[in-house]
Amino acid sequence: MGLTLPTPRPPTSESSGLLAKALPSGTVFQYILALLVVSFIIYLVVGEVARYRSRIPNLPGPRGLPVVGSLPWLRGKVHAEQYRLWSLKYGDVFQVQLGERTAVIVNSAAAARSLFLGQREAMNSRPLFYVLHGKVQGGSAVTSIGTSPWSDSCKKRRKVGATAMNKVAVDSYQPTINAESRGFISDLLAASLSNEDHIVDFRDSVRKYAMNLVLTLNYGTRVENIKQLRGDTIFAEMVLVETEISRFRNVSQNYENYIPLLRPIGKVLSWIGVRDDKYMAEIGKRRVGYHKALLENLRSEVAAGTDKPCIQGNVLKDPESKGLSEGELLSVSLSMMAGADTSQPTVGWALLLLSQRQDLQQKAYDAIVETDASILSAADVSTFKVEYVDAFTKEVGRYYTALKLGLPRATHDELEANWNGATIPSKTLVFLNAWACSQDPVLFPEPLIFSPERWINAGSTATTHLHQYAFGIGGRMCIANHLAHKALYTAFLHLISHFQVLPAVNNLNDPTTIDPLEGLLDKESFVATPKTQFVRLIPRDVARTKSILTSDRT
Ligand code: HEM
Repeated sequence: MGLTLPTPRPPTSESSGLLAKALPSGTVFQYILALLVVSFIIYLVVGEVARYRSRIPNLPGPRGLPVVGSLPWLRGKVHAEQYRLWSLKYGDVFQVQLGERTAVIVNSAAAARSLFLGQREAMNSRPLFYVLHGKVQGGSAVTSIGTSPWSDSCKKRRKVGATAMNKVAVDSYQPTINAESRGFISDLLAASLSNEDHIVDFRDSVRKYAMNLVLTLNYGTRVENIKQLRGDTIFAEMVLVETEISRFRNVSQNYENYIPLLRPIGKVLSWIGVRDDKYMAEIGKRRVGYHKALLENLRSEVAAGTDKPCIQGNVLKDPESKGLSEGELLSVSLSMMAGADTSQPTVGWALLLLSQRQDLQQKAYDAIVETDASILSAADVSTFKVEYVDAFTKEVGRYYTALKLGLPRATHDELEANWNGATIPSKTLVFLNAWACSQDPVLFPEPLIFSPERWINAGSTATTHLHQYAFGIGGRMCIANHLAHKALYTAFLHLISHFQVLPAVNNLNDPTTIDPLEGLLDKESFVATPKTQFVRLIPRDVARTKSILTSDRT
């Protein structure tokens, strides 16, 4: 006789009663739900107490909501502009709660000077962020200078970078700057002549120019042609990785930086495959990967004696001289590439502005001719001093302020800062609102008017303080400000000498294209990239332009 299993019986009212007794207040699901609700309420209460306690006494600012703080009021807006508007209500320096993190925003030129120059040491650090430092870099100590808290190592790395890019050093790079600027003109000419309307998508040419300057200075290498920026090359990898890094560095979005509750949720989403958390770490590793490949390449060139003078080469040849570890050397390289990312939008904005403002373009062209007509056919232009173009370069920097909130700053690990009776504790997140400072009417009367003349005609008192806030201020100001200014100035001189810039057909009647706020590609991105990338470039004299392009690179 075979063994038979008892046939399962449907639950009777008697058995379900037993189950009900075992779970007196509902199903397991209800239990979990109740637990979650209670935990959430506890989280809200604890978080709200912490948020309340983290507010800085005597410093005004909006209170915001539990958990999210003032983030909902910033969503979809240009944060720097929203902060500028809030400063009209709360004062030059106020606090805001970004999720559960308190940030201090500095919104006027006078306040910026008082805090970043007057209390330089206390304001000298940089904050750590969950997404960039934690997820992308996986907690590694190797981070760029601009994202490093203040320390002896940071001081050392900053010194190496700053020395390599001080005024004297930048003067010695003029042959490179001129050659790369000619490369830029060459790319634009090819693009212009490639179609009968002379419409140019300037994005790749601008990117190549910005990248080549930092690649040459740091590694003694360069991108030869636009094709290398796409497809299967190390440079294409660089473009992709740096674009992603810039997205993860964006401290206006990436809400996990501010709302800890999102972190476990993100992990669960990643676990069930809705998003890919590993991607951030992978991008971090790929960034280190391409830098290592470039360094290896340079190492072989140094060994073969075929290297060109550059920052990393100097250290490789004399490792003791700079006292930098391999990680610190990598940090300097990461900083240089991040800098290239910032130069690009400024050139883009200038092209768009010139296209719609023929009056400015004519003034700049006339100024070049009046200064020295030989500039028009000179291969090297950076040493000519055309005051109007120099002022135009500064005004583009002010008017468009590429990093509207600078790079996030923090108070020193052990020092407090003071503002109007309020004590800003150590390790507090601080933003220099470079956009608001550049719009400060005390320093820049009629700030909404684009006026290069303000940099030329300013009275002596104003000139003393006329500062380019686009590069930040104080002990962590951009170390490449001379280089960036010289590179932009040279490119603009070449550009205006060789092309007439006109709007592309689709931008003809769209003034928002050149508006520093309305013309943004992404209002919440921390790098102010223009949404349009097309202009018409009519060569003034093709033969003359070709004649400067045949000069050899130095
Ligand atoms: C138009 C181009 C550029 C603009 C508008 C710009 C702007 C800035 C700003 C606003 C800061 C933060 C300053 C502060 O916190 O006060 C900064 C920092 C920095 N910039 Fe630039 N930058 C540009 C180009 C470059 C380039 C080409 C490089 C590298 C070759 C570079 C390297 C750095 C570094 C290393 C820092 C960090 C300094 C520190 O934290 O101590 N920048 N830049």
